[in-house]
Amino acid sequence: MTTPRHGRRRREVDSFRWAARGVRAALVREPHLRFHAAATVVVAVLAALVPLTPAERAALGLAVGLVWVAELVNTAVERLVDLVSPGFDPVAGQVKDIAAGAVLVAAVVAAGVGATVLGPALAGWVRSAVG
Ligand SMILES: Nc1ncnc2c1ncn2[C@@H]1O[C@H](COP(=O)(O)OP(=O)(O)OP(=O)(O)O)[C@@H](O)[C@H]1O
Repeated sequence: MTTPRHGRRRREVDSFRWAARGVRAALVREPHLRFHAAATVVVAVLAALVPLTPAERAALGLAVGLVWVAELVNTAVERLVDLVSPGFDPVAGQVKDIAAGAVLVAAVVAAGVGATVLGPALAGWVRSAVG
């Protein structure tokens, strides 16, 4: 028997599946996203190796997540623009440029957070490993 509660849970599971399918589709389509996936693994490994405070780990996680969100939204915008405006249109071009600008801003912020948090920690880790 399907109760209203079961129905709601089923819809939540379906929504999660569709969202995961969206991430997979973007990963297949976008080389940039695959680069971010590789960068995420590198950052996760580095963050596991060097001593960091919980706040520093949170900052790194937020920075990585920001880039993923920006890249996924940018991919969705590109797809939508291609759908509604397959021909050349200056506004369509501007929409894509602005969405790409969001990725650029997120990537610059993430690079800054990564250098600030991981730079000194990695330098200290290398010094203690060498000396
Ligand atoms: N329909 C269009 N009309 C006008 N200019 C466009 C249009 N589509 C793309 N452009 C311009 O070309 C640039 C690159 O577009 P493109 O669709 O190749 O984006 P991309 O970020 O390289 O996407 P992809 O990851 O699919 O290669 C856009 O940022 C925009 O300036």
